[in-house]
Amino acid sequence: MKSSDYYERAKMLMPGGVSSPVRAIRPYPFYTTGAAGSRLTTADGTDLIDCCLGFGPLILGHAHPGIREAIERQLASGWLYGTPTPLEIELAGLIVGDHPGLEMIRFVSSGSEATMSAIRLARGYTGKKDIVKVEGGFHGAHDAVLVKAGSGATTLGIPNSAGVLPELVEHTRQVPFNNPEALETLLSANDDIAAFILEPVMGNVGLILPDEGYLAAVREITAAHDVLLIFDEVITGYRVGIGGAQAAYGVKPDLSTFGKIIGGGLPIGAFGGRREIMEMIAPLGPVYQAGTFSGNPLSLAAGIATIRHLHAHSDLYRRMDEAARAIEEAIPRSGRGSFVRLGSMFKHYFRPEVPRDYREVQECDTTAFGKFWKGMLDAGVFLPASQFETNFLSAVHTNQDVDQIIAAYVTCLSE
Ligand SMILES: Cc1ncc(COP(=O)(O)O)c(C=O)c1O
Ligand SMILES: N[C@H](C=O)CCC(=O)O
Repeated sequence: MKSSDYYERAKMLMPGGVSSPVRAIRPYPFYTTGAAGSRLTTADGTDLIDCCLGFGPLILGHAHPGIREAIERQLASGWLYGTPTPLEIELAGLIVGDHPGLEMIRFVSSGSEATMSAIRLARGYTGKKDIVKVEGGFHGAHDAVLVKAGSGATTLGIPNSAGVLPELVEHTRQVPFNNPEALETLLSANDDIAAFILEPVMGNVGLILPDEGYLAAVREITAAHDVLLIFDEVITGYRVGIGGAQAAYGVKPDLSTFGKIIGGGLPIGAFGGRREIMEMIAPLGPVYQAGTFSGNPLSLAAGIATIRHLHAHSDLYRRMDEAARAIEEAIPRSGRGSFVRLGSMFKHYFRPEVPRDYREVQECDTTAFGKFWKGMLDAGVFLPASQFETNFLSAVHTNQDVDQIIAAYVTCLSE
């Protein structure tokens, strides 16, 4: 069967024929039948260089032999126990050891669950009601954060989801990214704010980097107002380097959330922070949080293998950086577009200048992006299908892949 045939069947069974809206490519998505290294194979017999990488987790590419071996080894010993495991101690030790802002961590099953739990914990710890998020920030698909949310919510024009009670999101305040003054004004006017949650590097409106000093400024402002600072490192954790954005920018949040890379491509999430805050969680404290699949042994085994591999081969970050820089340097500068990059994350915007916040990113020409995206796909390069998602390289993209990506960019941007 071809992708179009699969889609005909899928759309009768699943809304939009997909399991997550960002996959609903028009007129129909391609269906993937296999993957290895930097490449996906589709039901239509095409071979694509993958710059989506499962929306970020696959920093070591598809079906990495070391990760596969770790999963297979764990499979042979069972895959769900409903008890604590030595594996979770090992992964907790690695992640806590790598991140300046962590003393304790709790594993969950997705990034959404991690941010939902971190927000509940912040409210439970501070006894305050409101939270502040950044316009265009995406923290998963739970009620409190589906307000001016990035990612698929912005792509589909539903940043404020139907079905979310207004009385619930009235406790979610918004500020623009890269605007410490707006945060200061908001916190000065409201003493019922539990936490400020942000992606330290925005990865769900394309890619928006923090201005120099912005993250240090939000650290100072939140501390001065007794508001917890939550870094959502679901994308940036182990992507911008070991230690995530908090190590890269030298700013220590009170709580951090993780997902994606820490599970090596299997479902996972985690949240962690200062001991005194984390000890508020059940069974030690009154903030309830639980999950049948939390600390799933397969995800833990894949996560440990991934993080150990990254530790053992720290030159991978330099090599990914060089590969992405080669793309950046080769992109034609047309005046119609702009390009931004951080390590192995990169994005071309159809806007003359790189956006600094959600308002600016919405000025991008999404029609031009759509044509460009299709051209890239036809040239054998799969980018996430939205102006509002970021692109990734993995450690296994080859020089030949990079040359093909560059050639595709040059052709598609000159058309
Ligand atoms: C920054 C950020 N936070 C949270 C999430 C939610 O993670 P998950 O999709 O694993 O629920 C995502 C991605 O979806 C994300 O990019
Ligand atoms: N942008 C999202 C996460 O980073 C994409 C994942 C999804 O919503 O399926």
